[in-house]
Parts: sequence; structure tokens; C-alpha cells
Amino acid sequence: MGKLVIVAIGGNSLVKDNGLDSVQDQYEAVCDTAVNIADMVEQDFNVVVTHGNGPQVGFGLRRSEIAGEVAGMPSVPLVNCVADTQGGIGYQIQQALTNEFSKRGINKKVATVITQVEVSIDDPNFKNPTKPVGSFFTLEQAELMKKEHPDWIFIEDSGRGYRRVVPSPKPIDILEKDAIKSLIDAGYVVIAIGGGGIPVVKTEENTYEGIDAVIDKDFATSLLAEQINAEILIITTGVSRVCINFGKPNQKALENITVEETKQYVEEGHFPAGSMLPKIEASLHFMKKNGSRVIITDPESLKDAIIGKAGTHIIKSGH
Ligand SMILES: Nc1ncnc2c1ncn2[C@@H]1O[C@H](COP(=O)(O)OP(=O)(O)O)[C@@H](O)[C@H]1O
Ligand SMILES: NC(=O)OP(=O)(O)O
Repeated sequence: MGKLVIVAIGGNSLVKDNGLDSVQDQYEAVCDTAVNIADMVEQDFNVVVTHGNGPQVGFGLRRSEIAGEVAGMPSVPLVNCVADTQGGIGYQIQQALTNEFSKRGINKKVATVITQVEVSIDDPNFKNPTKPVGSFFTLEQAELMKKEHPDWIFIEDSGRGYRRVVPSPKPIDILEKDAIKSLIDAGYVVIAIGGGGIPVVKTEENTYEGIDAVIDKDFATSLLAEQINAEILIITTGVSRVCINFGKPNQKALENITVEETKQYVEEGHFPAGSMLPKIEASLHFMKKNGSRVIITDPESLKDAIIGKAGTHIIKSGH
């Protein structure tokens, strides 16, 4: 079997029009990414796919709230909204990959694993929501909504507008890791920990129960990469390369950077929390463990990125 690569697909990279896209539009974006993943499989990489759900889980939560406001329907807890996005996006990726493999005569099966991820009830992030979900709003729109829903918290998200945030505890363990490993060993392309995984906590009775939060899929992906001993971590997002001085006149795209240089850029504050910082932190965590290379790029550049012709590559010094 070829090198084990984890590809983490950003939730925003599947939504082009701030939530006004239809399910069919999202499926088309998924199909585009599936073409690039199939290219990697044809190059003999052993691929595991994870994905985000930031926009989609926010849309689901809002639909549930509006159904409550308008029709008095019972609300869907945030943890169930996460589970719904894991199933819904997993289904689309699974179908797109299956069809793409069949079209090309690639003899690979695909399976999506509903994945629970353990978090700590004492995680301080429950008191300090940081994960942006749903649509982007102007400051005026956000202020209006805040008047109507005083408990909502908004942040400015990387110059793209204002978004609602929810708690995002750190992942501790992936409950279905053995099932994921077994499927990889059996030759499946596995889709797992969608939306960062369904957050669960261990009870005093040693059982698990869901808790309302959205885990960062980059942190969850780096934990999975460690647990399955992946060699390469690829994070696809809305930009082809990570930049320093992002959005400023002196913005510079990064091609190859060492772990030490990356840490230096973090210290200099080039990566905002809630968008690029978690990707970089997850990458550094992966490189500290078993990782040999991290690539951050957009889905369209995947094929070129894997052969070093696109994307930002984080490598160990001396490579
Ligand atoms: N230093 C940076 N370099 C490149 N992109 C950045 C940087 N800082 C913030 N960004 C923004 O962060 C986005 C990635 O975060 P986000 O959209 O939340 O991720 P995801 O694709 O996982 O949903 C990029 O598309 C870009 O708009
Ligand atoms: N759960 C999560 O991190 O989603 P995004 O990648 O869409 O932000």
C-alpha cells in the first residue's frame, strides 16, 4: 500500500455563496474535490478523508431555531446538528468518490464512519466560544441580530465579515479509531471525523453522552493522523497558499517553510484564531508526532500540491 495521507477538506471550501448555495451546489463542490482525491489514489496514495462543517452546522442550527420560532417545532441540539452534517457531507463525499472511482475503473471501496470524539467537560473553551459557524454578516447585520438574541456571540472572521461562534473544546480521543484503522487496512478510502467529530463526554457511569459544541476539524484531523500513523497531512481550504501579512499590501504567499519558521510566524501573529491559526497549530502538532510533511492548499491545487508544485509545505528543517 502507498503512503498514508489524510486530506482534511475545509467546510468553507464547499460553500461558495455564503450559505445561499443549494445542496446540489455543495455536491458539485464535493465532486470537484473528489476528482482531485481520485488523482491521488491513482498516484497510489492511501487516502483518508476528513472534512469540516463550520458553515453547514451553522445553517442547520439556524434552520432549527427558525422552525422553532415560526412553527413551534422542538429544537435540534447543536451536537445533533454536528451529527447531521457528518452524515450529510459524508454521504456526498462517499457518493462522489464512489462514482469517480467507478468512472475511472479504480478498484477502491469507500466508507464513511460516524465518529464520536471525546472532549473534557472541564475544557475552558466551553466558557469561551471561538468556533465560527454559519453565514458571514456585516457589522450592522450582526448588531441587529445581537439585539434580538443577546446570548449570541459574534467575531470578525479574517476580513470576511462577522460570524456567530460556538464552543470548540479540544479533541482528546477518537472513539471509532479502531474501526477506521480496520477499514484502512482492508483497503477502503475512509471518510471520518466529519465536522471534527461528534463531541461526547464520558459520564461518571463510564458511558458517553453528546455535548453541544463544534470541534475544530483541523485539531481532530491531526489527532487522527497521529492515531493511524499517517505520513502526510493535507488541509484544503479557501486559499492556495498560507500567507504572511494576509490581506495587507505586503502579503506574501509561503511555499516551503520549516517547523521553526512556522513557529516564528505564529509568534509574529500572522495567523488569526478561528481560521488559519488552528490549521497551523494542528500542523505543528502533527509534525511533532509522526508527520513528515503538511500541505495547506485549495482543493483545486491538490494534484499539483502533492508533487510539490502548489500549496504551502511545512517540513522539518534540513529537508
Ligand atoms: N495568514 C493567512 N494565510 C492565508 N489565509 C488566511 C490567513 N489568515 C486567514 N486566512 C483566511 O482563513 C481562511 C481559512 O479558514 P476557514 O475558512 O475558517 O477554514 P475552512 O476552509 O477549514 O473552513 C482562508 O481561506 C483565508 O480566507
Ligand atoms: N468543524 C470545523 O472545523 O469546520 P470548518 O473546517 O468548516 O471550520
